[in-house]
Amino acid sequence: MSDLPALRQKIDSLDATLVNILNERARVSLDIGVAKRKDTQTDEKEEADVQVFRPGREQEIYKKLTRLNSGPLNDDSLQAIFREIMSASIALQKNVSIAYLGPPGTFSHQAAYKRLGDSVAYVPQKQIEGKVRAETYLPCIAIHKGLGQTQKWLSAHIPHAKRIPVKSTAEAAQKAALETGAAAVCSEICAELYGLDIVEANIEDLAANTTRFLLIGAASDSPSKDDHTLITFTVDHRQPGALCDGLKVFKDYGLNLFKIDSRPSGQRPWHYVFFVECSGHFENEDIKKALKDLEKFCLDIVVLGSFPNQRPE
Ligand SMILES: C=C(O[C@@H]1C=C(C(=O)O)C=C[C@H]1O)C(=O)O
Repeated sequence: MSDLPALRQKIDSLDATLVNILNERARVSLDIGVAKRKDTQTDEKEEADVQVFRPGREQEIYKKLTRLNSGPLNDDSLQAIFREIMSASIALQKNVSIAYLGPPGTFSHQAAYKRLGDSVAYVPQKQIEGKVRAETYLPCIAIHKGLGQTQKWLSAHIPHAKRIPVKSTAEAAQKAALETGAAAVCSEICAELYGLDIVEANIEDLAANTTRFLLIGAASDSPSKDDHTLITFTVDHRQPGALCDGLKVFKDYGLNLFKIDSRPSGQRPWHYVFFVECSGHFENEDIKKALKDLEKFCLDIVVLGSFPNQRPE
C-alpha cells in the first residue's frame, strides 16, 4: 500500500493550520484598515480617500518573500499565492472597485487584475475619455495600438485585410467572434474569453514592446525608498526659455526625469500642459522645495501623485 492516505492526512492537517494562520493574518489586516482610517479621515477627507491598496508595502512584502523562500515553491508561485492573500486582505479593509476600459479581457483589465487579484471588483467602462482611439480592419480587427504594433506582420501576411475601428483588443476579439472570416489582434486571454482560435502567435513588430498602465485613486501611497512623482505644469509661452527654466529646477534638486510629455491645455490654441515624471515622493523635502522654485516659472502646477518605482532594474 502506498503512503498516499498518510500524506493526504498530513496535507489536511497543514491546511487546517494554514486556514487558522490566514485568518489570524486577516484579523491583523482588519486592524490595519482601522488604523488607516484613523490616519486618513479628517473633516474634509472621507471614506473614499482611505487608500487601502499600498503598492510600496506590497513590493516590500514580495521582496521579503523572495528572501525567505528556500523552496521547493518557486518565487513566482509564492508571489501568486500572496497576491491573492493580499487581495483578500484589501477587500476586507474596504470595498474596492477598479474601473477599466471594457469589455472584459482588455489589457487594462489584465493589468489591474495582475496587481489587485481576485477579491476586488472590476467594473468595465465603455470609454475612457481622451485616452482611447482606434482604427481597425476586416477580416482583421484590432485597436490602433494592436495594429500599429503588428504592422509588419499584417502587411506581409494579410495586406488586403480591411481594418475596422474598435476601442480595444478585447472589443476586437468580441467582434471577431461574431463575424465569419474575421480575426482580431488581441491577447491569448481574449482568445480564450471570446472562444477564438489562435491563428498566429507573437506577431508584434517589437517583442520588447511594453505598455504602462496607471492605477488611479484618491490618494497616493506613503513614501518608499524609491518613488516617482507625476507633475503637470504650464509655463508662460510668451517668455522665451520658460520651459527650460522650469526643467532646470529638477536638475538643481537632483530629481531625475523619466518622462516628459505635452498635451494641449484646452484653455486656448497652441497652449500646452507639460507632464513630467521625476524621481522622489511629493512628501519629500527636495520635491517640496523644487515645487516652490518651479512656481516662479509656471502659471500653474498640479502634483498628480507619487508611486513606488515599478520599473525593472
Ligand atoms: C495590510 C495592508 O493593506 C494592504 C494589504 C497588504 C497585505 O495584506 O499585506 C499589504 C498592503 C496593502 O495593499 C497594509 O497596508 O499593510
